[in-house]
Amino acid sequence: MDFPAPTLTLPILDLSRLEGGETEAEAFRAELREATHEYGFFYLTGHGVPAELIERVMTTSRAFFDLPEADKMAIENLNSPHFRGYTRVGGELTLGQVDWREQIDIGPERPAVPKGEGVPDYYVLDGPNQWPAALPELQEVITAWHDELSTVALTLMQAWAKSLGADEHVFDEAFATDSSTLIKIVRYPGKSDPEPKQGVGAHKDSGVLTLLFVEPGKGGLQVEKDGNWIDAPPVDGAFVVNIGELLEVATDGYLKATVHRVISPRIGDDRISIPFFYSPALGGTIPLLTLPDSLEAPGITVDPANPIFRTYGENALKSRLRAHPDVAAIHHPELLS
Ligand SMILES: O=C(O)CCC(=O)C(=O)O
Ligand SMILES: [Fe+2]
Repeated sequence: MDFPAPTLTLPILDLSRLEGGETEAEAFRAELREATHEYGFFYLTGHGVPAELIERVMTTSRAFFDLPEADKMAIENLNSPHFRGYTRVGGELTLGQVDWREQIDIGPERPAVPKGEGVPDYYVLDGPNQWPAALPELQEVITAWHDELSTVALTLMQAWAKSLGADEHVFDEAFATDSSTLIKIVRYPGKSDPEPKQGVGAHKDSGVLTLLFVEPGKGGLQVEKDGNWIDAPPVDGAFVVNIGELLEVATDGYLKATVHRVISPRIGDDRISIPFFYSPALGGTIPLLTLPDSLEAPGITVDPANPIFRTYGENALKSRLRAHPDVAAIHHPELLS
């Protein structure tokens, strides 16, 4: 047959092909480029993140959500000028609508930056995390997760660079000394039956790329494709990878930051997921690539309701203020104009 059947599921890519000799590596890079041009999303296997670590992260995440309410509320995000810590169910907005999920937000462990003249607003995002006193292993396991996933993310960036005709290391500097990572541990409680409920509303991710690990067996993630939703249930041992707005910027729209959302599980079920968002330093930008003539870049998405800022801190602050206006109202009313 000349024409393949329409793909109703996201492509599955095997990162270990990069180590399989030049032909395999080249084939991987071509698939990577095509998958993220067409869908902006794919499953990643062969990533080398140990199964035991994945298991520990999942078990510890579940233990976090099982803590008494008081232990979680002790590290509520409303305490944090840096948008870190625990957000109770219903404490977050997407598209102005309440998301039905609870979560902890964990970023790089840094001292807070005093506000002042000449200090960009986005430095409010720097600061210490709030770790749960009742679950000390969370910090240890998340630190290991951070290090493993940062390596995978940089490997992907190098593969993208090469696949787009640029030097393999063109992106390295943006991440080498001072990358910004954000790890969310999210739980979607069962909500409605049979009417679906917004777990997280339709959005694009604001950074460069996202590595998402979803609890096995738990569907609900949907990815927009040509005006339809594709279901993206977890694939055994694989990460879901997607492009953020800054990689769309870097490629002038050749790689797409794709809209996605999560539908809540039914009553009686729940779903844990752990997105890892990878980006340059707050004040950093990502290099703009010059694509080969064979690849036509359509330009970045222009949406007055969602301007894309090239400096990561500005783009990140945009999405934090949108999702957590209650945190901003307490700590940064001047930013809520
Ligand atoms: O939980 C998921 O599967 C996706 C979450 C997500 O898209 C996000 O937090 O940006
Ligand atoms: Fe997302």
